[in-house]
Amino acid sequence: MDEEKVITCKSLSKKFGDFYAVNEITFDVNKGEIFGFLGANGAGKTTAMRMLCGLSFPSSGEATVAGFDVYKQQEFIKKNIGYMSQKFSLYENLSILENIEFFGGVYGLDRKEIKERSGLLIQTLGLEKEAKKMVGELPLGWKQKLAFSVAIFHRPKIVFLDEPTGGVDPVTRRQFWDMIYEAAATGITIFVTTHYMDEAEYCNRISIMVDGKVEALDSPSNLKSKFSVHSMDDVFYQLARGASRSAD
Ligand SMILES: Nc1ncnc2c1ncn2[C@@H]1O[C@H](COP(=O)(O)OP(=O)(O)OP(=O)(O)O)[C@@H](O)[C@H]1O
Repeated sequence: MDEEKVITCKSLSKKFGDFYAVNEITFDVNKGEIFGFLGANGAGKTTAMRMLCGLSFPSSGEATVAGFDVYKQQEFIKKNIGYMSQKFSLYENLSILENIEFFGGVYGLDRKEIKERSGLLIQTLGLEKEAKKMVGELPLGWKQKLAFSVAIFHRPKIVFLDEPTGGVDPVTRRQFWDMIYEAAATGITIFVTTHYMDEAEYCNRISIMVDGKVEALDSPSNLKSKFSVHSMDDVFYQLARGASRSAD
């Protein structure tokens, strides 16, 4: 039986003037999969992700997210996904509980659902004593965990994570990845960009973008054997060293 595809993407492109930021990318993502979206700075990851999140229109090609069309059904896409960027959207001057309640409301949950789920979430995170603390007082790692929890609070089909673990130590990153695994086990699909190659190893499959194109797509172990190397670092280096784009 075919696996359920929650993202389909065929020859998807985005042009700015004559410049192809994303150049005919094609891939599918399966339900419950942890899909790593890698690429050097400027490769086109954010541009591609914005199209898939229903935040910008493609120039050409086709894509569906959670079964909805990226040209015609952007509003449905937004309702069925969660999104966490590096500058996550938590309010620093609201308490942990207030942030959870606020985002529950934004995502259209009713008061009863919000109350039940926020209590459960605070318990799961072990933040009972801190619930009334301002988010601004939390260490970065905790903010990231909270931002992720908020992004999946409405139980979306897919969550998009744009470099979610920047700036924290390896232990905290590992704990964050435990949360990712738990979410994936409940059937939420994870679409994650990262520059950390240890994190790439945690993904079920990885795509690597170079200069707007997807140059490799497979499981970490298959990629390592295809490139005859022992680490994802080496796979990434072999592909990205020829890139002509760099950070802006
Ligand atoms: N609005 C825009 N107008 C013109 N060019 C753009 C625009 N947005 C992005 N670009 C260009 O498209 C290319 C891809 O950018 P993008 O931000 O998608 O890369 P990225 O892979 O997310 O990089 P990073 O890892 O640095 O975030 C870059 O060369 C960038 O300068």
